[in-house]
Amino acid sequence: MSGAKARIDPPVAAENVSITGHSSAAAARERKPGGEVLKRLKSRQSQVDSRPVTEDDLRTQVGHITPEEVLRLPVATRGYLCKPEDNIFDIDFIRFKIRDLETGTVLFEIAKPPHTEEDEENGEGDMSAGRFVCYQFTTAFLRLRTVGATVEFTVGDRPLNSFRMIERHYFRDHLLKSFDFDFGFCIPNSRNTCEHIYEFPQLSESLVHQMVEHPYETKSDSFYFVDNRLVMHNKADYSYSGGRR
Ligand SMILES: CCCCCCCCCCCCCC(=O)O
Repeated sequence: MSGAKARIDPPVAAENVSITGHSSAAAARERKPGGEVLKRLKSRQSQVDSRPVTEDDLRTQVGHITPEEVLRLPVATRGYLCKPEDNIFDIDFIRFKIRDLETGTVLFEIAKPPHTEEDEENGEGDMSAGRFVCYQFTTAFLRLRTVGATVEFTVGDRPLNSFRMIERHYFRDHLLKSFDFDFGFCIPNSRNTCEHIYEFPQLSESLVHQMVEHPYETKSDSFYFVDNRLVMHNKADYSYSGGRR
């Protein structure tokens, strides 16, 4: 999630919750006591065209950027591939939680503070705010096998068809893993929750050592698509040195 990162609020009731994933398996859904649905998503195997593209190629091309194109980016982007105002669907991430799925331990949790008129007056209603996040994890995080990232988001007046996130994690010029999650359809003015299941890649000891020794050189690009059109792009940097630096 992007946005204000410093606050953890008590949980609120969700309305639609989903766990999706891909693979051939259908998305798992849990109906909660209040009638809410949690969709749990596994990453699907993306069809990849092996020809690399640069972010400059994509930025200067005519027409919108597609999932197939970002899957060809060999390195993390330096800039953003769309503008905040391209989020014409008013998708707003309001809560984010990461947990170890083997133990259930919550590793990180954040909620966006409610939007106030005062924020607007102070210019804090700026749509470009919060597209970048810096995570500080311990080295033990890299030994995890499966992590669940629960995201809660609201949608504006228009329906979302084929809402999809492609998230690519890199260390320096090396692609660690690309995740591809399909939220599917979201109704207008809904609040939705889904849990993305991240199956960690096998990392060699030497690579783990380098990632720990070089904080913030591990990066991710999160690309969000509606109907195969890029509408949001968020970025994150990661330290795995456990606050040592
Ligand atoms: C080490 C390679 C695989 C890493 C998987 C890390 C899973 C972390 C989930 C959190 C991603 C959040 C991205 C964001 O805030 O935009």
